[in-house]
Amino acid sequence: MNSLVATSRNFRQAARILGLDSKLEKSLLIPFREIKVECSIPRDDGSLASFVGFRVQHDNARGPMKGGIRYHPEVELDEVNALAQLMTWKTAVVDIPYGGAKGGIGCSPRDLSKSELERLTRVFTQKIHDLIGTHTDVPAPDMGTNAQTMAWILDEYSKFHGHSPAVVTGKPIDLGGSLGREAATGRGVVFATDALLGEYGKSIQGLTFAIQGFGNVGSWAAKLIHESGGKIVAIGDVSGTIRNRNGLDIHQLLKHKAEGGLLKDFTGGDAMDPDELLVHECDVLIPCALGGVLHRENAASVKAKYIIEAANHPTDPEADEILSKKGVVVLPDIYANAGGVTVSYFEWVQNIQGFMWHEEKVNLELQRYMKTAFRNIKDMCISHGCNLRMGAFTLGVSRVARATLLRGWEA
Ligand SMILES: NC(=O)C1=CN([C@@H]2O[C@H](COP(=O)(O)OP(=O)(O)OC[C@H]3O[C@@H](n4cnc5c(N)ncnc54)[C@H](O)[C@@H]3O)[C@@H](O)[C@H]2O)C=CC1
Ligand SMILES: O=C(O)CCC(=O)C(=O)O
Repeated sequence: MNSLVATSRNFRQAARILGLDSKLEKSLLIPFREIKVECSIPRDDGSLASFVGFRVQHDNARGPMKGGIRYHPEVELDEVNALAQLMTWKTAVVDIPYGGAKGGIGCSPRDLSKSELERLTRVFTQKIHDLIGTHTDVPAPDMGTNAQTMAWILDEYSKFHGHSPAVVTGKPIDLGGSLGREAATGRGVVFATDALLGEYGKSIQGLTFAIQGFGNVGSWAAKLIHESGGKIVAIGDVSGTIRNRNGLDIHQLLKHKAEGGLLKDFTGGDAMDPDELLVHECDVLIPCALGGVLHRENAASVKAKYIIEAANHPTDPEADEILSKKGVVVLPDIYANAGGVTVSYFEWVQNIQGFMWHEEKVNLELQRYMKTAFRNIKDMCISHGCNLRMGAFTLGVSRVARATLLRGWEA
């Protein structure tokens, strides 16, 4: 199912549960602004390459719009729109003073050199610099981008507007990035997993995990789960998928990757069919890569009892229904992966205050926000008799709706 159709369907269901006025519902759904820009750069060999870049600013009722920038060949407007909408509900779920946005460029970063990526990022920034800003829209990393990408955006933006560290988050520490931001999404996933398992009298220790994706989110989630005594029995990335029924040694896998090895070549596990990963025997499945990977064709075969949505919208609504009938508990993306944007908020606050926090403070505050949000979601589930996805959606949508109504409509 198209990601925008899927996300809007979840939103509409939440609006119905909340009894939102239909005009307010329509206004919350339509994005504030959609930006589409052409980005042409000279390749290293002198030839011209053209790409399309997007920034969708979905809603700003609760504060500046906030969300990552993705570099991936499948980036297109509907997808960016869906991801921007998810950011609006996500920032409200964890109750940080932001709205939602998302951006991206349709490109394959692995096929571009570092200097080509720098030129592309700078051209994209030149095209959107007037529409982003510390108090309007604050980008961050997502799939295919990282702290270096944010450093280029900061530098290019600052040429037009003066030194502006708070215009992006997820920056290198030397440019005003926050300690703990790089690990934050994965760490938040682990706090969220702990909160969910605690409800069932379980803990990470001794459970088995399958993880799709070993980039920023997947590698940090895997490391922290491994260190908490969880057994990661299968893990995959774009290069391939490996398994080990006794548990993969994640520290050795990280070392292998840091030395330039491909995940698929790690000798501490056996190669397996990547399509089998999502239906592998395990207690907890954590998708940490692309959206839409759980759908009506594979949902019935999922063996995990819990799914933690570290990726954005990995489960399509048809799969949601199938999983729910099977009794699989799904912890939704707008809560499970909110650790990244929460620490982005701490980074922004530190930049504005000009005062750097200790990493322990960042991690403790992150844990507090994740715990509070989980309790708030559970309260919504109890009040409305709904599952965790609708608990999170009704929580996020109700907060944005209240802010919108309080601000009023007068022109
Ligand atoms: N970076 C962040 O702070 C946040 C990221 N997310 C979401 O988490 C997910 C992952 O993001 P990052 O880790 O930042 O991206 P990344 O670019 O660092 O890593 C992506 C990973 O997915 C793997 N991958 C790509 N295509 C795949 C395929 N077809 N099959 C299996 N693996 C595949 C890549 O090999 C890589 O290991 C995305 O859905 C993103 O939107 C959500 C919240 C915050
Ligand atoms: O850190 C941020 O501002 C946004 C991270 C993001 O793109 C996401 O949560 O999906």
